[in-house]
Amino acid sequence: MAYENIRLEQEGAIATLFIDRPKALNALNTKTLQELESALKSLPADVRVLIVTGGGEKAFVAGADIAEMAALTDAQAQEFGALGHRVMAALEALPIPTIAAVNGFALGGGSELALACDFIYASEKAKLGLPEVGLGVIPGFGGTQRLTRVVGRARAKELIFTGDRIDAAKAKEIGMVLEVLPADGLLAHCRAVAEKIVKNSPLAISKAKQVIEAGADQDLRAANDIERKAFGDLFGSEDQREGMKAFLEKRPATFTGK
Ligand SMILES: C/C=C/C(=O)SCCNC(=O)CCNC(=O)[C@H](O)C(C)(C)COP(=O)(O)OP(=O)(O)OC[C@H]1O[C@@H](n2cnc3c(N)ncnc32)[C@H](O)[C@@H]1OP(=O)(O)O
Repeated sequence: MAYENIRLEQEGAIATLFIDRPKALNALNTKTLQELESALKSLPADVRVLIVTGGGEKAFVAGADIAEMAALTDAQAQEFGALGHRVMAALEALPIPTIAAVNGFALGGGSELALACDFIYASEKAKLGLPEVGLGVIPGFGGTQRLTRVVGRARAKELIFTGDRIDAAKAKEIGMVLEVLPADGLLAHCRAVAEKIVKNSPLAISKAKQVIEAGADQDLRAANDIERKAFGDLFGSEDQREGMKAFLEKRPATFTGK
């Protein structure tokens, strides 16, 4: 399907989703969010890792579209926020790993989009932050919650209350970003990680993601119960039989995801 503000490129089992509206530094307006929602719902079934990045040289995503938001009534803002939340939740709920490749400004909704991915790699040029309070609002696409779960309450409050823009090294120091890469090596690094992932069992990866997410909001005992059941459930799958047989036969496994 052809989109105006996003672009999906697929190479084998790895797809890269570009937010591609460089004239507005990839800001998320309603149209872009709707296109994202549609693309996430209709990802080709053979995609096994999704990389999310920004088109153009300067930005990952410079936030929700301020020009559009400026005129919203409170009812319209509720709808806009709900659309943003649906997109972030759809991204988070994908059964495949998602990697944010933060190639430039990731502010407000841009940081929120990155935080909805499984993990974030950033280029040396990246600037991250949640500057919404400087616009008289708060993060509205899940940032108050997802950032807090990643960096802890005090750091999240510091970033959100000050609206500070932090560089990639600082974002790594506080645990928001996993690695900082030279700008021209960012996508190659993400693809190399994705290549490693696609060698493993898609079924097991999807289950691991589901268990990590489901357990995150539970106490340890309940979370471990979720893991125990999921571990057992994988036995008897083609991937489990193939993975263990291949090990015993000293050959690489060929997984089908079944
Ligand atoms: C629920 C979520 C809420 C939110 O996300 S609230 C928004 C949070 N984000 C921000 O507050 C960041 C806003 N943008 C900026 O502060 C600056 O941009 C940058 C620091 C990222 C870059 O500055 P520079 O290099 O000087 O570029 P430039 O001329 O400001 O931007 C180029 C064009 O991009 C448009 N643009 C940038 N960010 C947004 C945005 N978030 N919403 C709408 N448009 C945006 C500008 O206006 C301009 O456009 P033109 O060339 O027509 O003047």
